[in-house]
Amino acid sequence: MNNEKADIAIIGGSGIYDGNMLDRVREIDIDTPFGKPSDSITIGEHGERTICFLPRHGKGHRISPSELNSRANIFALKKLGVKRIIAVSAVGSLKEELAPLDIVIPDQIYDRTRSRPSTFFEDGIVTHIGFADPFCPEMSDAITEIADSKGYSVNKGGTYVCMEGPQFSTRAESRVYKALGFDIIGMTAIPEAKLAREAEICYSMIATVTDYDVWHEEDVSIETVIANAMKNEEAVKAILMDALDRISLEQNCICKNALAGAITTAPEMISHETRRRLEPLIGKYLE
Ligand SMILES: CSC[C@H]1O[C@H](OP(=O)(O)O)[C@H](O)[C@@H]1O
Ligand SMILES: Nc1ncnc2[nH]cnc12
Repeated sequence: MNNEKADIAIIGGSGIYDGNMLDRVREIDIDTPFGKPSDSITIGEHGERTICFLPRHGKGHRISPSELNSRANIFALKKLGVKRIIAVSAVGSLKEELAPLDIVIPDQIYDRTRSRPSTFFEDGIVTHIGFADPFCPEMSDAITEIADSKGYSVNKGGTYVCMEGPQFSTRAESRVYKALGFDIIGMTAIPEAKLAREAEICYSMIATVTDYDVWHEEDVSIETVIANAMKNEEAVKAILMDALDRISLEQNCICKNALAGAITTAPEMISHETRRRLEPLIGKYLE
């Protein structure tokens, strides 16, 4: 058991596996009712704030998108008291004008995943949260402004289509996603964003374009994706450094009370065991 707490979490995606931008770092292992997170969590300081870092696929990129235990990842961050998550993701582009090395701060998600556990609430408790705007609007605006002021090529808003993977899309799929008007494609925003909302944690994404998806003729190569994700690491870290300083720790957004009125199960039907298991999520609603 540890008593560590953190204000903001960074979830690192492909090509971003360590929290070396933080000071006085320590590593902690956290257990959750949903199992273990992708890796140990790095906690460190950034000015006055305590920040934690979790590599989504584990150090050494060991966990495939379909195998990610996102429930454990998000629950562990909730246990640490995290209010805000900045997720970093490598994405393919579905638009000519979104070129490799551009940055997108998406505002919508289209879910094409197939079978990923995507709620904390089951086995005797049901909730239905609103998810119309899956990213925290307040935090996404702040991050966009920071990226823009630093002179990076950043796109405000955009729809991230989340495919199952791990194979990349066929050309037919890619052309359909493009025709439907989606902007970028990746494999990990779902269920991460859904679970963060259920946990009432603000969730925004810095998506770095690593390639044109296959509608553009050339095949997607993993070498290019990783090489471009690493080329963008400096830009991502520069944006993160400012964001970690400037993002308000006060949640004034839809995320803060996402569960209010969403717990559908009659309170007297929710077992003590469920209340105990999910206490960090529902404790404040079931006193
Ligand atoms: C390494 S290529 C495909 C892989 O990259 C993206 O991961 P992440 O979102 O964690 O940066 C994409 O979603 C796939 O999981
Ligand atoms: N083209 C692509 N499709 C799915 N996920 C990706 N991550 C990076 N590039 C991608």
